[in-house]
Amino acid sequence: MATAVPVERDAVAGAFTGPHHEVRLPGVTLHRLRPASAVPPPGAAPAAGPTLDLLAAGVGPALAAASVAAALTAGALEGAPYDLVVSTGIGGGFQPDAPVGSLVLADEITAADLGAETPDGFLPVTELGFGTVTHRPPEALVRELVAVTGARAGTVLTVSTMTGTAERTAALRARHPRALAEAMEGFGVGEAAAAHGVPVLELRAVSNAVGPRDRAAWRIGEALAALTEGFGKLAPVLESWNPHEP
Ligand SMILES: O=C(O)c1cccc(C(=O)CC[C@H]2O[C@@H](n3cnc4c(=O)[nH]cnc43)[C@H](O)[C@@H]2O)c1
Repeated sequence: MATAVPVERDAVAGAFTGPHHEVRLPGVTLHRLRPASAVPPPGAAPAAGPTLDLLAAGVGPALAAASVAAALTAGALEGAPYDLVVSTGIGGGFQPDAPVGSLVLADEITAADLGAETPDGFLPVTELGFGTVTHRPPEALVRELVAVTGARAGTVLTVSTMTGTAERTAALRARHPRALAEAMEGFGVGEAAAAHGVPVLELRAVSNAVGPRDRAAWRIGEALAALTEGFGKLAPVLESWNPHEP
């Protein structure tokens, strides 16, 4: 699970009661957790079970992609490839659909500013003949997680520049009518996951409205608490998830 900054990583870690330790790798440090279901009772032999790694991967799509790719490569080389990557943290919510304090789970992770501006408007890189601008998390898993967390499902945009004006907000909404939230890492994390053939999720806790920048109005504590609570509900589903499901 990859957040941008350590305080977000610690909010996710707050949902897990088992022991954890640091794993230092070239370019990245993981916080490795054993979920509660895998922690043996005192005196019992260690149980086999899933391992969850948390990572403060950095702000922005490029650093997040580089950090997650380092972790994925290390796992693959150790013969312990990951089954799933989760991009998570706080994010901006498009109003009124994603209020502050709510959770948004991406059914599409879309790079909103990867392309070219033209006098006739924005062209995504796909229309220039390159790459992709969207990653799609596993549908059945998204449905199940929405049911247990109460998160709203929709598009989460990845931007390199945080939206800070009403004009930019309106332009994003016009181009992405299904967008519920924006953040700065999801698409980069999705690119790293796709390069390794690993599915990706993005879960955001809304700390602020997308719109004219008003940093004083951000409710970071509320969003981090929502993240901890959301992961408490999501963890058992992820632990029992079969990666071969659609
Ligand atoms: O100042 C703090 O205490 C603090 C604590 C936790 C996180 C932060 C961040 O600034 C995290 C940056 C991270 O948040 C995402 N984010 C949040 N709101 C938006 C938005 O409106 N548009 C785009 N991204 C947003 C983003 O993923 C950043 O990486 C500060």
